[in-house]
Amino acid sequence: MVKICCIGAGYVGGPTMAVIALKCPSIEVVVVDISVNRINAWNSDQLPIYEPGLDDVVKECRGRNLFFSTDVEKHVYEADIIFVSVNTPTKTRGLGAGKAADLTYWESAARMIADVSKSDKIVVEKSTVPVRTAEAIEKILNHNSKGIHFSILSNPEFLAEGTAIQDLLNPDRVLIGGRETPEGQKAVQALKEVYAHWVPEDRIITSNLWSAELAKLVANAFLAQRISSVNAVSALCEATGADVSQVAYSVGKDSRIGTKFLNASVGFGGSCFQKDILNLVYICECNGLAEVANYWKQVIKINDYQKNRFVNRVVSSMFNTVSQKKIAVLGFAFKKDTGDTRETAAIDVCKGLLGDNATISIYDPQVTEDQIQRDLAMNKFDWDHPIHLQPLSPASVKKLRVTWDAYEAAKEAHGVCILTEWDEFKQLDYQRIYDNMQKPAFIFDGRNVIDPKKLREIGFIVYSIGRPLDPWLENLPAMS
Ligand SMILES: NC(=O)C1=CN([C@@H]2O[C@H](COP(=O)(O)OP(=O)(O)OC[C@H]3O[C@@H](n4cnc5c(N)ncnc54)[C@H](O)[C@@H]3O)[C@@H](O)[C@H]2O)C=CC1
Ligand SMILES: O=C(O)[C@H]1O[C@H](OP(=O)(O)OP(=O)(O)OC[C@H]2O[C@@H](n3ccc(=O)[nH]c3=O)[C@H](O)[C@@H]2O)[C@H](O)[C@@H](O)[C@@H]1O
Repeated sequence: MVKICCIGAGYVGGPTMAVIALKCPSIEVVVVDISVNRINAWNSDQLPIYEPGLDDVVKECRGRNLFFSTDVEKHVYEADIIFVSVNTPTKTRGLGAGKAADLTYWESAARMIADVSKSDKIVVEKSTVPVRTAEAIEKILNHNSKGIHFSILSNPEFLAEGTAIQDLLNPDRVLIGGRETPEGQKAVQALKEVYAHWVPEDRIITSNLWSAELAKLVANAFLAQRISSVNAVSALCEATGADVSQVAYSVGKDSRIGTKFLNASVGFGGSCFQKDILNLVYICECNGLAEVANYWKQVIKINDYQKNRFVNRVVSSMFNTVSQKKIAVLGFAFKKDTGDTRETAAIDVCKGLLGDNATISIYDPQVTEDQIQRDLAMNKFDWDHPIHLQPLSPASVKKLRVTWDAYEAAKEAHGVCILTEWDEFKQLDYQRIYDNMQKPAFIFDGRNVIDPKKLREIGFIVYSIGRPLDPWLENLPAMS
């Protein structure tokens, strides 16, 4: 029986391995992690991440050919194929701080693999890493190998949160990069055979190692660039009376452009877009490509601009101050159908409002109060480390309440901000919300989920990203 071990039981390691176990009953899959709490949760009824469909897959395979364990060394020792899916955060200090990827966790995993291995192994980069990381990993493994042969493959993951199980069951493509040597190609073939259990052959792409590593960074940069492009256009729409939804629809109908990823928003979030673009920028700079680096940097700049612009819209329309005012925040996760808050635009928006002395009341169907408190108290980039290495007891933010109901959050509020596109926000009784708010009642839709016309009829002053402005807002500056 082929044995797979995955180091890192996170948003990628957990779901990807669960799907491999589901589709390959003849393979034993063990997911290991240094976080005892995470492994305990994977072995319980309350999985550590919320992902539609994941519970069913785990229930079917756990204890059959899918296992979760903290005994990292034992399972690495026994495995034929080792996936490494550990954190690759942005460096916060030293060379490349604020841009380069921090490969501490990757390096320590590689050294441990070399230490405990007694047989030849295939080591697969699942984490997103800088191009040519495989070269460094090869050096660490082979200089400590005691005569064992390690084949390194790059097999980046393209799943999106909230649709992870669907993406894994029916991927647009699986990418496998390997050395162009007989051993390298043998390893590529072995991994291809795993995916071939359910992925059609024409969707399994193979390439050289560096192309696979770089393709992952570039795919995320392209996706984020589309969002920044449409968000840049949203500012122009507000200035000219055009409607960004109509512009994006018309533009996206061109089959060369396509309709996806053209929703204007308060800004993209998630653990990877910013991190991976910063990483790409750093790699360009290291290769002397300043113009190319600046080009990609602009995608992040527009994203920051969009978040600032939103906060400024809120403050300027409410008589230029939100001090002592109650603002309800609906949605804190970085997108719907996930409880993940990493790099969510809500963090920057809430910090901006708190900075202007607002009192905020937050409702999100999947995010806990503890998580929100941690997020608002944590420094940039600190979140992307194993949970037990993050700051443990951040000071709680005093002007913040978390509720378990949107109506409760909005009660007696001066304004409501919609920051995540949860479906339930489309169904709310906005008349009831309006009746219980202070007047004038404002609503700021950072996701374009509500119908501005209907809400204006109720009596709200409405701001909807990239859409024609309410007369109230027309002459107020979005940027100071
Ligand atoms: N979250 C996402 O949707 C996607 C993430 N990725 C990439 O996948 C990688 C992992 O991301 P996530 O799963 O989101 O991170 P995560 O933080 O959810 O999981 C990483 C896990 O690795 C564990 N870990 C760290 N060092 C370890 C070690 N030496 N031994 C054992 N366990 C260790 C941590 O405790 C943590 O549970 C990153 O490189 C990310 O860029 C790629 C595609 C999608
Ligand atoms: O490397 C990764 O981590 C993953 O990053 C993204 O996946 P994810 O961040 O989970 O979610 P997306 O659906 O891409 O959304 C990212 C952010 O962009 C925002 N977004 C997305 C689409 C859009 O049109 N407008 C928009 O503002 C979302 O609300 C969210 O905040 C990519 O879509 C995945 O292919 C990739 O594997």
